Formats: sequence, C-alpha cells, structure tokens
Amino acid sequence: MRVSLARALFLEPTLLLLDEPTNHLDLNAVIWLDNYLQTWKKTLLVVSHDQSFLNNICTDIIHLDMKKLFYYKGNFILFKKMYVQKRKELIKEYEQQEKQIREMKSQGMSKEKAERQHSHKALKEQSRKRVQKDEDDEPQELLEKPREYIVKFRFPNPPYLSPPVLGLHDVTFSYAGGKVLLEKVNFGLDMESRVAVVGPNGIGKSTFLNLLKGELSPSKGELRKSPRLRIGKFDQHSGEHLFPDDTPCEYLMKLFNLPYEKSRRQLGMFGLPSYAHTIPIRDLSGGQKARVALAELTLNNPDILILDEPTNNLDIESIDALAEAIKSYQGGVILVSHDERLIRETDCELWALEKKNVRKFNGDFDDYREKLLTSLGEALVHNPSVAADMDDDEYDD
Ligand SMILES: Nc1ncnc2c1ncn2[C@@H]1O[C@H](COP(=O)(O)OP(=O)(O)OP(=O)(O)O)[C@@H](O)[C@H]1O
Repeated sequence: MRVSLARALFLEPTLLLLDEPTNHLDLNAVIWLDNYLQTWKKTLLVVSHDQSFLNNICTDIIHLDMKKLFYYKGNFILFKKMYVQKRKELIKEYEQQEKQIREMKSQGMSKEKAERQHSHKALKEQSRKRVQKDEDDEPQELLEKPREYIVKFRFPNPPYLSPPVLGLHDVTFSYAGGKVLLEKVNFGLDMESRVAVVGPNGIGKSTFLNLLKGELSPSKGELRKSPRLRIGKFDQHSGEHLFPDDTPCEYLMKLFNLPYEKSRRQLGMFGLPSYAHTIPIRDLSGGQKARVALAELTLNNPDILILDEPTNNLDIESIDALAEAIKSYQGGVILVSHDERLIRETDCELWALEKKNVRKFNGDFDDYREKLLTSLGEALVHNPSVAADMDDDEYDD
C-alpha cells in the first residue's frame, strides 16, 4: 500500500485518483499524507470514509445519492451542513408531490394517471419558470422518497468494576523465532480509560491488544484481570468467525437465545439493511459482516472494549455512530485507529508504542501531529507558527 501510494505521488500525475488511501496506513502515515496533500497543486479525486482527511484536503465534494451525482463547493464539514438543508428541501418537494397526487386520486383519478399527470404538471411549472428553454421537454420523473439513513450504535453500560480491571505486568513478548516486540511493559486499564495506541505499521499495536485480550500469552510477565471482566474485541477480522451458512438473524437468535424480532432490531440498529438480515452470512459484504460482529459484541455486554482499526469496514455514518456510542459508554475503551476524527471525538489519551514499550504522550492530537511532522522534516500546513519540541519529555514512563 505504502509503495503504490509513494509511486503514485512521486509521478505527480495531472489527475491523482485515490480509493480509500488511508485504510491500510497507520495514523502516522495518514497524518503525513493529509499534510502532504493539502498542498497538492493538481487535480485529486479521492474516495474516503475518513472525515478529517476529507475536511483537510478537499475543496469540493461530489455526493453519490439516489443514483445521481450532486456537486458541493467546500470541504466535508460544509457539505454536511448543506446536505442537511438540501434534504429538508427534498422532503418538502416530495411531500408536495405526494399531496398533489393524493388530491388527484381523491377526484377519482387512478394512481397511474395521477402520477403521470403530476409529472406533466411539474414539467409545465418548470418550463414556465425557465427563461430559456434549451432541451426537449420530457415528462419529468416522479421524485423518489428521500431515503433516511440513520445508524445508531449503543453499547450497554456495564456495572462498575473497581481498579485494577485489566493490566499487563512486566510483559515481554516475541512470536516464536521472532524478535522481541514488547519488553517489560506495564500498562493498565480501568472503567474510565479512553486510550488510543499509536505507532507505525508493524511495530506491534495489534499484538499488544491481543495480549490484553488474552489471545496471546506473554513470553515473560503476566496478564492480570478482574475475575468478572468481560472484554469485547472488534477488529477487521471480526466478521470471519461468523457462521457463513446462518443468516445474521439466525446467528444472533441461536447465540443469545433471542426472539426473531429482537434479533432483527439489533441488526437494524447497527445499520444492517433489512434484506441482509435473512440471507446467508457468506453473501454479506465485509462492511455488513462487521455490523453483525458489532451487534454480537454489544449483546455480550462487555466491560472493556478493545477496538483494532474499527473504522475500516464502516461508512462515515457508522463511524460517527461508533464515536457517539463510545462517548456515552461507561466502560473502558482502548483502540488502535488511523481515524483522527474517531480519536478526537472519543477524547482518547494517546499512548505511543515505540522502543518496545507503550508510553503516554503528553499532549493532545495537534501536539502529536506537530511532533510527528516536525520529526519527518515536513512543513506544517495547518499550523506553521508552532514550533515543536522533539524531546522525549513528552512521554511518561
Ligand atoms: N502470528 C504472527 N506470527 C509471527 N509474527 C507475527 C504474527 N503476527 C504479527 N507478526 C509480526 O509482528 C510484528 C507486529 O505486528 P502487529 O500486527 O502487531 O503490528 P501493528 O503495529 O499492529 O501493524 P499494523 O499497523 O500494520 O496493523 C510484525 O512484524 C508482524 O509481521
């Protein structure tokens, strides 16, 4: 991923097309790319579910909605505001159309005729308003009902567990025959924790989370956890353990002994479209499987959430829903993510994995960004006036 991206950037094409470029990058690389592309002089067309990235680099947004492209000037924040307004107008127009059709029907007209009549009427109205007619009159299509796409996640609040809840004590770890990835790590989580672990690709972030979950055993040292602790872990592979022959609805019903309706409600809450509740899991997309896995995780009532790149298979609305759910959740959360917005929104402390240990970064996300870019010798595009101090003082031992 890094190599193909580097090649694309090096060639400086007139038109640079990027499809989810941040998906396989670590946070440091995303910060660099974001900063770099802010001064990109040529045309860039990007598809991304990373809102901060879109905000920082885009001057225009094209929204693919109801099978059409809609053009907006400005970055993603502006688009969101304009879209809310546009939706209101579309709903109003749709309601007017439906009212007129209802009136025609009440005068004894058939549904089909009323709809046909309405499209001609709408066309006449449009032609009357048009100063210059530059295209052939075709009966105007009826407006579709603007779709409402609301995703709302909720993690049930666990009972309070007094600290220490979960911790690594003097943990050293290496894979069989591999080099030491973590050495004498001491780290603890409690119910109030909000931690984002950052560090470059391959440094051992997922390994660290797997040690906390107990999926890996320390080579030296130990994992200690509260006996009643339930951990919920979600990662890019979370869809893989689902039974492929079951439908999502059957899967949750069997696992949690749920009634049919409750199972469907749970899936719906996690944004799985209703047709996908009753088809085999093997036919779901990666993003849809991720939703089933999140629905399952929630039903397990976890006390601590371990999230490893949770945004990769989620769309923008679901990432927002995830951030909201984490904000109102009263258990502990530790995550690895390259999504700046998720880290900021959830108020996570940054812990950096480097030199085989995990240490708290003293500063907020902007400080981290600035420190990183300065260490790479990059000019800061957003905030050039602040000088960075590259001392190790910024870390707690
Ligand atoms: N099961 C395994 N057996 C042997 N080596 C492994 C295994 N899993 C990971 N590694 C190696 O351990 C190192 C750390 O991997 P890990 O996935 O923990 O890093 P990471 O920081 O999460 O990376 P990324 O940001 O790319 O996801 C890498 O060099 C990786 O190749």
